[in-house]
Amino acid sequence: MELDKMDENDWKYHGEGNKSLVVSHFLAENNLNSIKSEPTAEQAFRHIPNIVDYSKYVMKPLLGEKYVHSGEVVKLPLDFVRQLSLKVQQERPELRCDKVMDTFSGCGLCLPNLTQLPLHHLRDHRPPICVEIKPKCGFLPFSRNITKECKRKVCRFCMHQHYKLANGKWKRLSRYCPLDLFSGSKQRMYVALKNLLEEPQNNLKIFKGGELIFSCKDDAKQQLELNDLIQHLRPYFPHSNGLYNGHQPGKAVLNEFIQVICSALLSGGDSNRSGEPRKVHLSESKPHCEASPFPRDLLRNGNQGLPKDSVLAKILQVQMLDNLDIEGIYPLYKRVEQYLEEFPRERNRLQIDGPYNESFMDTVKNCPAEDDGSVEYAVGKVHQYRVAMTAKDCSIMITFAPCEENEEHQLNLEKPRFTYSVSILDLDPKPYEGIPHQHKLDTKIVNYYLRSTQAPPPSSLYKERQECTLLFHAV
Ligand SMILES: O=P(O)(O)O[C@@H]1[C@@H](OP(=O)(O)O)[C@H](OP(=O)(O)O)[C@H](O)[C@H](OP(=O)(O)O)[C@H]1OP(=O)(O)O
Ligand SMILES: Nc1ncnc2c1ncn2[C@@H]1O[C@H](COP(=O)(O)OP(=O)(O)OP(=O)(O)O)[C@@H](O)[C@H]1O
Repeated sequence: MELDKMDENDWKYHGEGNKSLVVSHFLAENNLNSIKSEPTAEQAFRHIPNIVDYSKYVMKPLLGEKYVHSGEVVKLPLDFVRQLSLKVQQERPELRCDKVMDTFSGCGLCLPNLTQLPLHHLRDHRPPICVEIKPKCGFLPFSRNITKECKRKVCRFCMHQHYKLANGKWKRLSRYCPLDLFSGSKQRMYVALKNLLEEPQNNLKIFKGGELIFSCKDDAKQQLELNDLIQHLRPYFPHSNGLYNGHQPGKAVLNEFIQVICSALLSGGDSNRSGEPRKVHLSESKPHCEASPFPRDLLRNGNQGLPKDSVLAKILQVQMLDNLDIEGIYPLYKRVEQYLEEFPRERNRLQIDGPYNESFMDTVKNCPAEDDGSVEYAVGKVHQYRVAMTAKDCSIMITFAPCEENEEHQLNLEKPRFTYSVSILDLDPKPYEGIPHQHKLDTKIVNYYLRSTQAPPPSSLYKERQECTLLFHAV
């Protein structure tokens, strides 16, 4: 990249989240409005390097070298950044426009384009398909600090849906349940993925050749319905056109598509002597969420464990570093706060705001199991909680393209054959200051869920629920 010759017209708006605006090829412009107070110049300049360090020294060792791309900090000419921000403004979804792009630090993050595959895989005329899933928290909390029994039965995502609907974040309830996706059971994963396709919200995006072709309405300029998605996918699954006696070929295409995603999510495990991937059962809690639409009578074999090195097992393992739940973390946060009030200079030694280096990682790994009343224990647990929060909010990118026989990294499917890559993105550190907000939000979600499920629901909610039950239509 020749920095002095950078022209905003060579760059294209790609998408954005709450904090990052992404332009191809790929420069993630950090959005400093997500820092609660006005950032100081020091904060602005440290922000992107902090993200890279956190990814490199904390998340990569925990999630695995092969899944994490930490990227590089790049210094950009301010004029280029200002012009770029004007250029992309009209393409930004309305719901993100309250955030202003950082046009003064001149810092950007350069990452590989994860919606594409390395060039040598592109011998086929069909461009790669990329499926981005934000799976959210895949286990029920098991901490003894939990005060509301429903948290042990219904997962956070399913409870949060009711609150999001009431607040107008989404118009329809999603029937996706993360516990089904993380179950390792192909049947349950299939149902979870089907429900994501029916109501993607911000949990599913699909790209073809790097272009967004399927996502929630607010993100896509032109929303594609499932039928349009099927038309896009048809050339990748040519033999399924003849399945189902020609009655429901679209359903067969989606069926195969979901199976490819499942295989990628379960790939990467060791093999034991029988050739089967070694499975791990990570959850100490109940493995099923009572709000999931998966039929209870089919649950008997519904939690088969995840292959040890699969992307889902890696993410779940890190999510489960939150073993005290926010209800157990909040008092420890207050212990740290009290200590810092007395000894403000200790903030640096305790690495409250970083640096995110090996020593931070040591604290995360070696935090004692029992509370000895010390501030060190409290800081260790708070660090672990923040790391777990990152894993609860990250996304998985599965990119696949048709491949020739004998190519490496093939998904083990009868036919067709795909070459693929699996990565994890959005691994930013979650701020220490966010803990009181998390505590309040947890209470609000649980109370709202209890109120809305115990009282007879308003008729409009019922209506929404029926309306969101879509079927895969034949095309
Ligand atoms: O709290 P949650 O579970 O709603 O997660 C937030 C996400 O909402 P979601 O529930 O996925 O729709 C939220 O996603 P959206 O911006 O709403 O798409 C962010 O990812 C937010 O992270 P941050 O504050 O920007 O670092 C996320 O906040 P964190 O809790 O991860 O800090
Ligand atoms: N390396 C990449 N390759 C391709 N697409 C990317 C890449 N990084 C980010 N994106 C796209 O940009 C979007 C926003 O990026 P990202 O999730 O990192 O932003 P964020 O603001 O941290 O999100 P969140 O709101 O979840 O906190 C992603 O959902 C993804 O579609």
